[in-house]
Amino acid sequence: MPRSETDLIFSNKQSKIKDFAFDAQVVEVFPDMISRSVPGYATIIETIGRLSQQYVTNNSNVYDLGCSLGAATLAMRKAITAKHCKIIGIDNSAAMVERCKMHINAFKGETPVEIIEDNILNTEITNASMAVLNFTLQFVEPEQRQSMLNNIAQGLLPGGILVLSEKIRAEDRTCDELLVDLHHDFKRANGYSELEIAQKRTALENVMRTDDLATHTKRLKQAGFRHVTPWFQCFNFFSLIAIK
Ligand SMILES: Nc1ncnc2c1ncn2[C@@H]1O[C@H](C[S@+](CC[C@H]([NH3+])C(=O)[O-])CC(=O)[O-])[C@@H](O)[C@H]1O
Ligand SMILES: O=C(O)C(=O)Cc1ccccc1
Repeated sequence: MPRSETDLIFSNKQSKIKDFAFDAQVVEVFPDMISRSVPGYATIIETIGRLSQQYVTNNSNVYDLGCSLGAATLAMRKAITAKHCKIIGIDNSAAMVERCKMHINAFKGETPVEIIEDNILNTEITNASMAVLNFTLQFVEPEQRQSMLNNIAQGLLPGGILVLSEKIRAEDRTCDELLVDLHHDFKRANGYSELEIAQKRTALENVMRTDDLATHTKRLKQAGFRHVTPWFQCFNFFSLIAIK
């Protein structure tokens, strides 16, 4: 991912904090924002690449749902060795999609990539050997999360894999507070001020509603995934693998 501007979006005191949106201002600073805010982001992207080498089969589709600037798509395109595959990246932010297409075109790769501006809830998933929801499901309305996962499961081939990364709420309140504090320490260590941390937290309150691990696991099983396991945790950030 190319270097981006420093994220200063929440650095000045705002009289009224608007709901967080993936607009042009966020796109400009997104790589910096996500790497300073999500513990383990680089490891997760790298592992998505490794899993694509292992799981993507010849003549199949690969979906990057909520692709933002295409970090997972690029990692998979670099790693896939299967032939005649296609990667489909989808995002409903026009600003993200425009910049994503520029990023993808800046690199060469064997596997064709199509970037589509759409709501992932409307996306038809077919003939898929791999799907990625890397910190995207948390922005989908909770009532729509089960049908989103059902749709992915029905579009995956037998043995196909879903990588689901999410910020998670710990069931135990004391533990949850501890994990949230540790995440805020991580943000502080990456140069965010108390004001930035507090204002972004407020901006995310209505748009990013987190579930606990048991809810995620139950939904994946309900959708028809036979094998489900978390493979990564740092503080309240998780990544799960689900195999059909
Ligand atoms: N219903 C929806 N339909 C389509 N896109 C959506 C929807 N809801 C949210 N998005 C999109 O999902 C992305 C979430 S960011 C993903 C990072 C990326 N996966 C990465 O690996 O770098 C996560 C984060 O910033 O914490 C944004 O680009 C939204 O526009
Ligand atoms: O920044 C945070 O506090 C987060 O929870 C992660 C995040 C990263 C990028 C956009 C939205 C949320």
